[in-house]
Amino acid sequence: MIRLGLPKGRMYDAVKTILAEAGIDVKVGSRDYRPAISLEGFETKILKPQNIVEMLHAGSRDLGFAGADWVRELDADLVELLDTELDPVRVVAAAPVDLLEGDLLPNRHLVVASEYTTITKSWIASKGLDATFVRTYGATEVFPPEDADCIVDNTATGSTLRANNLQIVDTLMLSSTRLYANPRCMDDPEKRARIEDFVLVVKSVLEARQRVMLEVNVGSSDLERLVEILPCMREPTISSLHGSSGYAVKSAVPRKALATLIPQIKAAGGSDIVVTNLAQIVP
Ligand SMILES: Nc1ncnc2c1ncn2[C@@H]1O[C@H](COP(=O)(O)OP(=O)(O)OP(=O)(O)O)[C@@H](O)[C@H]1O
Ligand SMILES: O=P(O)(O)OC[C@H]1O[C@H](OP(=O)(O)OP(=O)(O)O)[C@H](O)[C@@H]1O
Repeated sequence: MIRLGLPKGRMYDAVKTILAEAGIDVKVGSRDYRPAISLEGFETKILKPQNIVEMLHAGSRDLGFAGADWVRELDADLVELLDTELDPVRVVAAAPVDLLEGDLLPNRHLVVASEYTTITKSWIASKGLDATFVRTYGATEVFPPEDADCIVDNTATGSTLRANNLQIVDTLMLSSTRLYANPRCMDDPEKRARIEDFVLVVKSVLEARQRVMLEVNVGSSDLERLVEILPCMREPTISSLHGSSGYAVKSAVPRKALATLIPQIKAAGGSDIVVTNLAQIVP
């Protein structure tokens, strides 16, 4: 049995959607933290991501989704299997604009508040700051200026920092939702094989989100010119149109390239362009 940890809180919906797109159904009642998962040999529990990290480290869970920030914070010895790149945040140090001398913290004793004890203490040491650490339990941005001089917290859009008149003075790390395993279960060949299969299907969904299927018709004389500009996974598929009137060219192209690619395809003689979403890609 693979013991999978699903993250309770803000990461949950995105993880559940990835699993659903991979054909893995997670059925959960409103206060039920032990959902049924439609994957043979897997059992799941919904836990705060911070606890998933601890349980993977302790070995009572095999596999789980969590933020990279808490893996660093809890100094957990885990195997990172994949980065979903979802919920991207920066862990930053920030201080009230009025406190700063230029863009720098003043050279005096500082009180630094954060939920991240290890990360913050190691930042204080690496910068050689004369500082006292205060542990927070959320709402960290409200501490300055009365209850702290500086904070270390995560930021996504930056709106909480702005609303509290805080300016970033340093970036300590980047974090996102990632899939981790406890290293011991990767030494068990049976568990490892199941986990690798799980990673393969989750990756196939993430890969498919990055690409779209592009189909385009082109006359014989423009075929080579078109193929030259068309990105693809290996080579584009080329089929003859009925009556030898040209070719249909098909390729899985990066979604990001579409906006520049479509005008280029038109300029290269392509027409009847059809773009469709993909569900899964397994290389
Ligand atoms: N604004 C945000 N956008 C995206 N991810 C975030 C954001 N804030 C925190 N995270 C990430 O979410 C993870 C923590 O998830 P959790 O659900 O516990 O969030 P939380 O908002 O801190 O929870 P709570 O509301 O219980 O305090 C961390 O890895 C963190 O980096
Ligand atoms: O850069 P932003 O988009 O504003 O997001 C960052 C904020 O979001 C999270 O707070 P949350 O709402 O979870 O409250 P908390 O601080 O009490 O955990 C995080 O701790 C930051 O405060």
